[in-house]
Amino acid sequence: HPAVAAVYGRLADLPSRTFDFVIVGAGAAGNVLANRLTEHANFNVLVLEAGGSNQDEVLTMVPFFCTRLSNTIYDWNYTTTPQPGLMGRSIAFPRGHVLGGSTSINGMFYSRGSFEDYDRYAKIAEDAAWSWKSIQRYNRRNEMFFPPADHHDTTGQYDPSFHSARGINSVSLPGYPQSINHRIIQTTQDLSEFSFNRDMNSGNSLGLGWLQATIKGGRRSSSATSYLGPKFISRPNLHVLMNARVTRVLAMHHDRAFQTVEFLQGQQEQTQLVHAQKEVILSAGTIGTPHILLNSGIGDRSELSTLGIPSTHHLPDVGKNLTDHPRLASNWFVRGNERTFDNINQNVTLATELLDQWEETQTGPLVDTFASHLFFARLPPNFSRLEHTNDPAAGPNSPHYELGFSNGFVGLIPSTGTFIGITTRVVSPTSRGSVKLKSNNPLDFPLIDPGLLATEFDISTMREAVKSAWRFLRAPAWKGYVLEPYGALANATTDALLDDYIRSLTGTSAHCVGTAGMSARSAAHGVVDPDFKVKGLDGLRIVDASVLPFVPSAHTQAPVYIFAERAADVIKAAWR
Ligand SMILES: Cc1cc2nc3c(=O)[nH]c(=O)nc-3n(C[C@H](O)[C@H](O)[C@H](O)COP(=O)(O)OP(=O)(O)OC[C@H]3O[C@@H](n4cnc5c(N)ncnc54)[C@H](O)[C@@H]3O)c2cc1C
Repeated sequence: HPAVAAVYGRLADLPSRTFDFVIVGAGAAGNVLANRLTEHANFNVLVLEAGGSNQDEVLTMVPFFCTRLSNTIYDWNYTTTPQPGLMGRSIAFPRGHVLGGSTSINGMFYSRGSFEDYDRYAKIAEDAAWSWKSIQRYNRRNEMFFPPADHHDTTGQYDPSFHSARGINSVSLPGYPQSINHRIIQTTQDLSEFSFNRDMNSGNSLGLGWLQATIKGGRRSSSATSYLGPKFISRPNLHVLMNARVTRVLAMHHDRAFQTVEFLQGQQEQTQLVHAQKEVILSAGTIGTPHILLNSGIGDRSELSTLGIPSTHHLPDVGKNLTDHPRLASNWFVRGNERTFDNINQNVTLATELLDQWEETQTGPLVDTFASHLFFARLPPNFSRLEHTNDPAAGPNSPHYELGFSNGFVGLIPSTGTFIGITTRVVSPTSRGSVKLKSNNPLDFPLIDPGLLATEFDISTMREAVKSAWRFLRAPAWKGYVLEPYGALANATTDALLDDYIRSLTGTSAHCVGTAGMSARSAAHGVVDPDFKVKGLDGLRIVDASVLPFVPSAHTQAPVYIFAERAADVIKAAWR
């Protein structure tokens, strides 16, 4: 950030050690707060971010390359504990480690979820401010709907009445015409199962519709490019320190007020302290936030004592209830002469040429993420697992699973062949996991157990989702186009074999939430109250995906952005 003085790479440049607010983590939520709190000229704000700059990092900018960001310097590179539901495999668990956090490395899918997801939060909170109706104004503050990169006519591809042109974070429809688009739309007309939904972000998400993504003119819109964009980063009251890894929050003045933050910066071995005169806000995400809390002695007293960590505040639910969407990519061979996007991933020369085109004109196939349409569905009412389980969806209008359609191979692509990829996700899982400490060394990674496919409901739902993908491809529109399944899917001819296939290949959607769950003010359980305050403490709030007590039936960035916008209002009101 050569032109912007407010983003520091070195501790020595930090102008002070005391601020009104100290925000930990420059991800989806942290950057919303950094932006909104510094609208108030009297509030001095410091953001501490463990990762480095997103500036000029081309991989983070080019939408099509989003699948190449995991397992790089932009990723924390976590691995899960062995997952019994995944045949004992430990899997990669990506989390953004860069300005913008996971919004700088995510797939950019923009989906809000169902109105019932939000109304369930309001019910749990006993606070109508969390309801679908109440959050609409925060939706509008977040979203800036933008024309697609190719400026095509988008009539019928979305409903403008549900979108805003005055937010900060850009959202658009796909900007490059995929050769399978007409077949997908034809299928919505041929099979009632896949009926068309003009706008899945209306609150009624069921059906098949066009993907909306956080892309502006063919370029990723992250919380760093938007909320910390040039218009905002020059504010004299906003300071961002990179390469600053927070280890603990401390209560220095009285034992309920955790307003001091301990961190390590750059290569320094000595921990440093900064103080918040008003509040510390943890926005380190679903893994980072409970990790910091537990290291600070805020968690289950007996679990902490076994690691030799003195308890500072007994809050047993910290790190519990980790919830994620299991994700499986299945691929099918298609006719060899089709114009899929596989050749971009198979041919470095072509990818380089397209990158040149993208850099010069911001057009071509690199302007989009790897899917063009999504389908959200419910299990059939007579589905046997539903008869044995309380329906985990937020309501009768909320989906159990999702299919995403890609004009090419999803995953580690073979060197030849052309494909269609369908990604299946369980979006109302019943499995729960946890984040725990491995040791009392705050620099050790935590033990991450997302509990993927741990329940019969979740594996049965994933099985149903894969069967639905098969039904989709058997529609007349695909006749003669789809040839045969790729890899182990070809042998998954019985339910038992299909389960083996699923368990051997499923991974994470990276949609984890729930490890610092919100509950009603009067509830004895939970970690934060409906105003994001840590229960029983002063001067400490949590604003990030960890506070969502249930995972929304959506990709999680839009809900996090929306709730962070609301949190900014709550915090401003508290210090008016
Ligand atoms: C690979 C991937 C793909 C995804 N795809 C999509 C998608 O297509 N659509 C969608 O809606 N959602 C997607 N998501 C999820 C979405 O990005 C997250 O839900 C959202 O970003 C969560 O916001 P957050 O503020 O809770 O955390 P984050 O955005 O992850 O931000 C947390 C920040 O805190 C920092 N931090 C953590 N610990 C510390 C510490 N100790 N000290 C200092 N800083 C710290 C991190 O480095 C990070 O910058 C994806 C996520 C990933 C990882």
